[in-house]
Amino acid sequence: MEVLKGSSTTKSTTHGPPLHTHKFSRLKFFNRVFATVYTCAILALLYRHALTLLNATTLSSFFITLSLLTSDIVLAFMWAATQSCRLNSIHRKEFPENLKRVVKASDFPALDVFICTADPYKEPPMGVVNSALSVLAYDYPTEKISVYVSDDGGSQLTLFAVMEAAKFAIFHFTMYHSMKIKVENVVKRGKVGDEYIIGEEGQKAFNKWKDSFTRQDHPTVIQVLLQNSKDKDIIGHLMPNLIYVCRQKSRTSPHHFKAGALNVLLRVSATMTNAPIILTLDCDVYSNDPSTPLRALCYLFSPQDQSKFGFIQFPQIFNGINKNDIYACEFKRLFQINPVGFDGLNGGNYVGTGCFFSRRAFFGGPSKLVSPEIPELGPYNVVDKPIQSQPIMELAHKMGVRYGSLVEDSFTSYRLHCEGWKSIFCNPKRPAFLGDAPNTLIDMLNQHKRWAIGLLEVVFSKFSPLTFGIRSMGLPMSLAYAQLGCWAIWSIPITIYAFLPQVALINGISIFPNVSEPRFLFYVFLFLGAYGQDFQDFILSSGTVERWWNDQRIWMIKGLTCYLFGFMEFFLKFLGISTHGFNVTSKVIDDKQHKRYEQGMYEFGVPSPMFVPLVTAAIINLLSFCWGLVEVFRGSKLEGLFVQMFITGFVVVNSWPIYEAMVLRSDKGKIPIRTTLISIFLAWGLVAAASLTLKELKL
Ligand SMILES: O=c1ccn([C@@H]2O[C@H](COP(=O)(O)OP(=O)(O)O[C@H]3O[C@H](CO)[C@@H](O)[C@H](O)[C@H]3O)[C@@H](O)[C@H]2O)c(=O)[nH]1
Ligand SMILES: [Mn+2]
Repeated sequence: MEVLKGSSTTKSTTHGPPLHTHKFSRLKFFNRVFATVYTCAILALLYRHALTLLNATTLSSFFITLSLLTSDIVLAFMWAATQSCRLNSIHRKEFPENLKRVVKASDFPALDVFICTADPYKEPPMGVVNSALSVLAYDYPTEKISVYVSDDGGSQLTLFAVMEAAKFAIFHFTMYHSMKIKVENVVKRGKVGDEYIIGEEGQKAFNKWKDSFTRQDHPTVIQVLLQNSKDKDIIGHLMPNLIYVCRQKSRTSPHHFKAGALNVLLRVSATMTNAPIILTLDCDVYSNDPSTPLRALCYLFSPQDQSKFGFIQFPQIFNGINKNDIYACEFKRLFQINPVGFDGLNGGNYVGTGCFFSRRAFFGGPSKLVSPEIPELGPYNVVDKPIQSQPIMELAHKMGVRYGSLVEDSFTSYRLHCEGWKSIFCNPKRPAFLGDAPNTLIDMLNQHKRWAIGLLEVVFSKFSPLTFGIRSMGLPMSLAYAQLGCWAIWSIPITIYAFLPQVALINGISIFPNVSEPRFLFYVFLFLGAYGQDFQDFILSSGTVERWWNDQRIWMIKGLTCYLFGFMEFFLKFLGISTHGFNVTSKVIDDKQHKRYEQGMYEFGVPSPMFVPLVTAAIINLLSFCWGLVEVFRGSKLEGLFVQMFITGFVVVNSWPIYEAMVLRSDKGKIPIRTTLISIFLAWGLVAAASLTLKELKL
């Protein structure tokens, strides 16, 4: 193996040209120096808080300092954990064009593609068709590709759509339009009419949807729609395999949502094709570059690397986001910035879709193969005669995609890294996949609430990154997972900073240092340092200033909504008081809503309790900012209240879309009047309560 020294390293195979290179970020050194200085500032601040706490003379001042200390400890922890993603950022490049010079195409490994869908109404079957067709068109030996569609919605509409996709694949583009109309008509009717069912095989499959067949209770349906040993397209080329799988479900046994679906596909595919490489895709994602499998093979198939890498993750990149990405759905930090940091440690993290796995990774660590109960399900079994027996489908095993968290992707990724697998974050210029992001505020908040809960489930499990993780992978990598896992705790400082300085300001109580004190500079440095570095990361990852601004706004909004509610719901479940499931994000959007989204307007049309703290905070901030301005005009000296005025002003500027939706708009996306009234009442209650308790501290 040839390793070129210097800032960039090129790996070549023993005899052939290089398949990939990498370069460490030039900011690595700067980031480390900055982290050291910033850490000193944080420690000094926390020390001051601790001193003030010890010297507190009244209960109110004790409570205020304790709140600030708690907030700043959480912020400091999250900041420190994020640093692990800045320690060793790495950028990679692949040379797929060299692959064919190293291995013959006929020697490429087989590829099993898993596509998950769960609801034909929230996830239109044409989306599933488009995902499947996009991978059937991969620039890869067709007879080596097998596409498995998992239908957790147990819907004949999805089976029909995938059947039509199979026909289309044979006859090609002349049929696309007529197929689309047919599928959409059938979905509208909610049933596959007899006139659409062709042949005995088709009839047999659809006959399974009897009256007793419900979404939560039904037998397994497996339908091979294209078979590479039999089917050819009209020009005579071999076709890939296309298989529809709807796993058995019953109300009495848990089905583990998407993780369960993927494990069933792991087993079914093991008995039918058992390809050594697996690509997992969601039905809201399609391939945007037919050469992507070759890129993944540059790592998975290079003779030097192949036993090391468990998976190759491509970033989630989205279609149809509005110009300034008002809901920050691009989620650059999660999908583009932090993975570069993970990759420089043990490897990019798995994010649920657009990821090529070595099948072996689902069967124990790199040096410890854990065999399944039935040898035919093992990663190296060569399938000569496909088997389809029920016991095999039902067999659960300890391997595969991990159960126990609503974010099966992060949890599995984390466990694989703990087992010793390395991985790659592969981010080519032309996006390998494009997907759908939520287009309304409430969809985004519900999605992030599910993530926040699922991530807490990992942090509070016996596999917590802060205990088990540190022992298995060392500190930097486990901190990287800890910051991901602990998103929800951001709700603590964000909620405190959204209300405490404001009610104190209204009461004329100063809780931060005076502008003339040297301590004031600490605050300036800490704020500008954190925000500046975030801005830098965002812009360097091809972001725009407007998108960054919306991104930081959404971070604050999430702190008062989905993180706060996720945090509470998680603890209710922890105490056994409630349960939560995987709420599939809707991929359908109403025309008027879509128009408003395109115009960059926030959507509050569907009422939600999550909006209440958000609107309450917007009202209190406006009140206290106005109070501050009035005091300035009356000639009061506000030196001691400057920091509070700044925070309040900053929140007011960020809350503009909320004020607009509360009073200036009349469309259906405005804030429901009930939400506004409840929030006004709560804001009034909070201010009144604060005035009573803070009386003793008044200037
Ligand atoms: O019981 C279920 C629930 C969901 N899904 C599928 O899971 C995928 C993701 O669901 P979606 O509603 O699109 O959720 P997102 O929040 O957009 O998904 C992100 O977060 C999930 C974890 O919460 C990951 O699984 C996804 O890959 C990741 O893109 C979709 O293909 C669904 O069809 C199932 O197969 N079975
Ligand atoms: Mn999705």
